Amino acid sequence: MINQIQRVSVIGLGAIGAAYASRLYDYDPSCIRVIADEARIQRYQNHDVVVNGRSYRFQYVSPEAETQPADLIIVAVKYDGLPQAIQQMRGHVGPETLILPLLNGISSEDIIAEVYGRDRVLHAMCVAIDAVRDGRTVTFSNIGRICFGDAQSSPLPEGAPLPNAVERVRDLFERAHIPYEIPADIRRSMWWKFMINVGINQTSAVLRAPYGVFQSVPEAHHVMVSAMQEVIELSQHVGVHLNDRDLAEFDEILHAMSPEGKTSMLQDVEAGRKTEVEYLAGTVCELGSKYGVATPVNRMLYDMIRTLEQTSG
Ligand SMILES: NC(=O)C1=CN([C@@H]2O[C@H](COP(=O)(O)OP(=O)(O)OC[C@H]3O[C@@H](n4cnc5c(N)ncnc54)[C@H](OP(=O)(O)O)[C@@H]3O)[C@@H](O)[C@H]2O)C=CC1
Ligand SMILES: CC(C)(CO)C(=O)C(=O)O
Repeated sequence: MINQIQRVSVIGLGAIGAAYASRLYDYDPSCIRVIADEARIQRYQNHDVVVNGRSYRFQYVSPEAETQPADLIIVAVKYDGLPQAIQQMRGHVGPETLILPLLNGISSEDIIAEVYGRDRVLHAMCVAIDAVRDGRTVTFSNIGRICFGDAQSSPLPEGAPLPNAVERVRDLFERAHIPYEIPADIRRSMWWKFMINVGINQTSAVLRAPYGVFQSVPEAHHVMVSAMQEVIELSQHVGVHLNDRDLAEFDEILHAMSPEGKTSMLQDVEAGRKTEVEYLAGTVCELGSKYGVATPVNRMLYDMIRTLEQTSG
């Protein structure tokens, strides 16, 4: 018998956080709390969070409030909010608490593990969700799935039982009807998603291009693939070994996406928000220096997106 997850805290009620928080609330309103400072609570209470047309009144808990630890904390902030979120979730972390970060990139798990310890942090990412946020209104037509696993026991040998922490989260997602996938090799899956975000998020932000442009303009597709190839090369140095089949797998997904759909980074640039470029091109360039791999495409994307951050809005 597993120790069932009963209390979930979510920090970061944006496109991703609100989408999954709404599923948890629909399952059981009493199982979910949202961690937010007083200023955010005021804002959220003045303007209901609306997910796919339905208003949600979550239970908000300020970081200073005395509270019982959560069984699971879902972290759905962006990187610029992560250091503060890590401090503000402290009161929800008890001896048995698991932490599931949903941020893009391959860095958030390590950043959180440095503070709260590696054993409680699962690796996770969202795939195929098309959530868009406009203020406190979040809309999606596809909730996608959360891929997650325990990187410490990855790759999982065929037929091996799931690690207890993974099994507990799986059980929660089953009960709450949150689509999920538990890949045998979560580390490889994280790198695969990293490759995608490095390619399409960054080039879409620079070109201001929705998915349709990458489906129909060969030159745009070529720029995207050039950025991804630098990740493929780096992956050989960390034992992950991405290859051209991984590119082809993404192409199939790309062609099934709505031509008008936009990556989260394009949405950030259009809204004049800080992007996550340091954790995409920035990480690629850092790893390139470390392993002696040339990363000119990502260097260029880095400089262009940093320029956009300082000039658009
Ligand atoms: N959007 C998408 O389609 C996808 C996004 N992702 C990834 O998911 C992650 C989240 O992205 P997304 O949901 O789009 O981002 P959003 O900007 O929509 O949401 C982030 C939310 O975090 C909140 N926040 C920041 N700091 C704190 C804090 N200290 N306490 C409480 N709340 C805080 C912000 O609150 P406030 O609004 O009040 O400032 C904001 O609502 C990113 O890493 C992104 O790359 C992955 C796949 C798809
Ligand atoms: C894969 C993609 C492009 C869409 O879910 C994404 O992760 C993002 O927009 O950040």
